Amino acid sequence: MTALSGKVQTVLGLLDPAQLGRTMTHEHLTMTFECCYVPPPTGDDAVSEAPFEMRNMHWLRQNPYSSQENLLLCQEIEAVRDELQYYRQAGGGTIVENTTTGITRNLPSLKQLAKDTGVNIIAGAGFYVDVTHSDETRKMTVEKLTDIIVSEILHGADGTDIRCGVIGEIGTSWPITESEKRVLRATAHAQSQLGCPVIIHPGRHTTAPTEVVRILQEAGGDISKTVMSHLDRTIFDYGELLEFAKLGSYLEYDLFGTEMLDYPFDLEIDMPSDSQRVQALSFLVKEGYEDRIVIAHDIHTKNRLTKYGGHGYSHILKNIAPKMLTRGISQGQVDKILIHNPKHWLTFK
Ligand SMILES: CCC(=O)NCCS(=O)(=O)O
Repeated sequence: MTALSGKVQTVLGLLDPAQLGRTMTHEHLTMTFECCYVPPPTGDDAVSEAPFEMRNMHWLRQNPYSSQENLLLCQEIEAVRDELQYYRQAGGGTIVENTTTGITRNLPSLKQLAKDTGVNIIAGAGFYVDVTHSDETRKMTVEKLTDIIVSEILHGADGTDIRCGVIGEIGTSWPITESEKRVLRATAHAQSQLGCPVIIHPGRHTTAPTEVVRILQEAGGDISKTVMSHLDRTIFDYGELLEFAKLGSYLEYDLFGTEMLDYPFDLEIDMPSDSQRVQALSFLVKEGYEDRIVIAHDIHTKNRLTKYGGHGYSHILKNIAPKMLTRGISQGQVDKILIHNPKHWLTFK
């Protein structure tokens, strides 16, 4: 038991879990993603550097990581504020903001957005993938990393007194690097001290989520309070999905709104459509996992904002939840996925 037990921690302070409402468990409101720039396809240099115009928007949807400007979501605070107001009107209550060290977390901006819009915002502690680890981070022991993560939750992060309410997204690559393994062990140690929620970004390989769970478990982590993100681009075979689900983590489909032909981080992967994501949710519900599913959009580039013709943070509430009802998922099950499961995950033990 700690002073946080039974509560959720937002950037504005502690909250009764019953006040969360509909929750997107994996979004970014301000961040940079330059670490993951991908050179444009041959012949597309000009469009990749062109200003944002309506005629370039389809190209950006297909090549979101090949425009340097598109990777600077941090420049869109005003647009994000408008989006959050719309999210509230659409019935949204809470957003878990997964930006960790390495992709430019901005806690004062998150606090201001929460004050301005009334949306509960929960910030993430810890470190993103290895390519963003500083030399200093790479040299840290598990004990030092644990102290940092615990402090970000108990005292505040980035030199502020603004406290994180979840560990993650903790970044892992494939194969998982030594530095990432130390961060995972520190995550498990911090979680066992604090009883807090954890969220993981797995590498792009079907066995990556299982390997992360193994490392967390060995270090004393609580898998039942851990979300495995990005399953929509990681595990495609339903048999493998069920094997992973048996390990007991929350199962997150969080790329709703992302539809692209060539997934540049792994051209072997066919990014599913939103309809295929809903089919996967329907399958998991039928298999009895309605208490373990959470969903989100993971907005991390500018083109996905409504300002630029994108789907915005309300796409799930406006379009996906109604679609779920037409595919064998009941209103009660939708409410579990959007309200009850996030609430249980986010509440400190
Ligand atoms: C920082 C946002 C993030 O990591 N999103 C995941 C993108 S992908 O690995 O699923 O392509």
